[in-house]
Amino acid sequence: MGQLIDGVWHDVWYDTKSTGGSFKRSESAFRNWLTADGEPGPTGKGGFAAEKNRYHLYVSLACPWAHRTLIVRALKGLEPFISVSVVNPLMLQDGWTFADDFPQATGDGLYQHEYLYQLYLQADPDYSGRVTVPVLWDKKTQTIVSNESAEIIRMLNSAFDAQGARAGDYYPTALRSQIDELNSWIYDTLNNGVYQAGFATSQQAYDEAVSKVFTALARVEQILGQHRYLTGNQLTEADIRLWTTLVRFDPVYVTHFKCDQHRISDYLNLSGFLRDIYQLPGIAETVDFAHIRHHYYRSHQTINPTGIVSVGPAQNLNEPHGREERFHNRG
Ligand SMILES: N[C@@H](CCC(=O)N[C@@H](CS)C(=O)NCC(=O)O)C(=O)O
Repeated sequence: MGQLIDGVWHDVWYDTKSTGGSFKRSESAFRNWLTADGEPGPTGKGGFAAEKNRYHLYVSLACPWAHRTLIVRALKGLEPFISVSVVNPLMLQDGWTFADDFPQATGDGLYQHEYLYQLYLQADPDYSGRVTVPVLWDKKTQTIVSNESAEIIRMLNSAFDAQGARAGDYYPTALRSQIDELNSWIYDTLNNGVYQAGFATSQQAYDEAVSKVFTALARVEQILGQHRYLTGNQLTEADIRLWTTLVRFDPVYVTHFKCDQHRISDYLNLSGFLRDIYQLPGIAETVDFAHIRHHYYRSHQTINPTGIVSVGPAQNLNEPHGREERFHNRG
C-alpha cells in the first residue's frame, strides 16, 4: 500500500490522523472518456474512439470498483473489444503487483510490468496520487483513459453499441435522475461506507460509519421488497454498483470491516437480490472469492496484522431466489 509522489513510489498507509480517525477516499485522476466517435466526453480530452481491440482493462478481482467494470463488460458482450489483465490479490508495500503466483492473476498482458504503479508512470512520469484499479488503458496512444469505475461503466454501456455490443442500456434516459440519486447515497453509505467503518481509527468514526451502513441496508431492503431491482423491474447500473458491495459483505465486510450487526443472509430481499444478480448470465464468472478474501484479510495489515483469512460463511448463491416470479409484470 502506498502512492506515487512526483513519479516516485512511497510506501505509506492511508492518513486518518488529519480527519479525526475517518477514512477519506481520494478523487480519481484520469478522467477522459472513451466514446463511440472519439468526441470528448463530459471531462478530459477526446480522441478515444471505440475501436475493436484498442482498449485494455486492468482490474483486481478483489476490488468492488473494478468488479463493476467486469460486470458491464460481460453484460454488454465486450470481451472481443476489451482485453483484461488481473493483478495479484495481495496489495502490500509495492501496491498492486503483477505477480502471477495466485490462481487467475494474469500478470501484465501488455508490457510485462511488475507493478501497477509502473503503468501509471508510463502514462504520466510525474504522477502524484494513489495507484488504483480499475484502469482503462488505450493500447494505441499508450495512456490511461480513465481510472474512475463509475465513469468507465457509463462508457462501456454505450460506446460500442454501433460496433456490435450486446443490446442493453443500464443507464436509460428515463431513469437517470432516479439512478443518480440512488448512486449518490449508496456510494456514501455502503460502497464507501463499509471502508469507512473498516478503516476508522477512532471509535467515534467507526460508530458513525457502521450506523450509516445498517441504516442504508434497511432502506435498500425496503426498496427491494417493492420491485425486483432498485428502480423497478429493469436492471440498471445502480443495481450493479450496489451488488459488488453486497457480494463482499458476508464473506469479508462482516468480520474484516466489523460490519457485524447483521449479515446480508439475514435480509429476505437483499439476499434474494444478491442471488438474483449472481445467477444472471455471465455474472458468476466475474466473482472470485479467493481473490476477494485473500486480498482484504492479507493486505490490510493495520486491521488484520496476522494476515489470517477467516473461514468465511457457508453460502450457496445458486439457491433459487424467486424474485422473477414474485415481481412478474409489476412496475
Ligand atoms: N474511485 C475509484 C476507486 C478505486 C479504488 O479505490 N480501488 C482500490 C481497490 S478496491 C485501490 O486500487 N486502492 C489502492 C490504493 O488506494 O492505494 C473507482 O471507483 O474507480
